[in-house]
Amino acid sequence: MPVEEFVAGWISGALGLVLGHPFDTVKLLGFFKGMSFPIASIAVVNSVLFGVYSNTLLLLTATSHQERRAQPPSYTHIFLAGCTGGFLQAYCLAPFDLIKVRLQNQTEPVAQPGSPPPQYQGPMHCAASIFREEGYRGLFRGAWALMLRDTPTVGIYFITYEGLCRQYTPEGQNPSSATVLVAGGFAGIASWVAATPLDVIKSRMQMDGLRRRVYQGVLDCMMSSVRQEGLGVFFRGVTINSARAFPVNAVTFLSYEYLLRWWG
Ligand SMILES: C[N+](C)(C)CCCC[C@H](N)C(=O)O
Repeated sequence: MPVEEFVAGWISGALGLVLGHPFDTVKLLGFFKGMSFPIASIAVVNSVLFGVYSNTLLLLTATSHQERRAQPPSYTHIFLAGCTGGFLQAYCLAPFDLIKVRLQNQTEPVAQPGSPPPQYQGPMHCAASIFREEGYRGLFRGAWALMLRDTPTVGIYFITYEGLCRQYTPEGQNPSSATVLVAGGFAGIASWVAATPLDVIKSRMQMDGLRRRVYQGVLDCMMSSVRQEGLGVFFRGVTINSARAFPVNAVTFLSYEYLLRWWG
């Protein structure tokens, strides 16, 4: 199994994240100190995303990353490989994402004298507390919503990227840096716009379980959110998600493409 794609995904994910970090922190108006935890987690997750995508495409089309410029795979194959990558990365992402959401939602970033300390002191402490209080399965709270969010939207991610690259690149050639940046940026936006409704639901389910359980499942969470807040609830955060998605994914795809060309 070719491993370059895993390594390229690893590095490019970390680079993209450095750019996205400020946006991520504003997103929930929370506080997420330190970048080592997000860098480590996105590196693992992005490596699974790109590694699985590329290797699924290899299985489906029998062409390696290098051969794909000369023999472009069909959009159906790209979509299926993307969905597979999205599905598996969601599983790896679930515990990291849960920890991120729980930490971002802590309201007391600075301890006031006399006030109780924040519930979670950092990522490791958060993981240990969830494990202790909510069990192993607690670490995967919201994972189902995350898989529903990422399976089709990672398909959309790669279709948009490939589609735009092909549109602006002469046949058989590698796309230029500018094309990769723009196609990567728009791939990020398209997939995040599509992912936002389930992203809202996912985060609510991840916060659930801290106090008494409110939601019965994904559908129940959707229904009660719509009932209380209207359909607009599904677009909450779509602007900030898109603003973050462009630079993050432009840099992710640029570094991914260049690392593979460099090694290839
Ligand atoms: C599928 N979904 C849109 C959720 C994410 C796809 C892009 C992944 C990238 N690491 C990022 O964080 O933007």
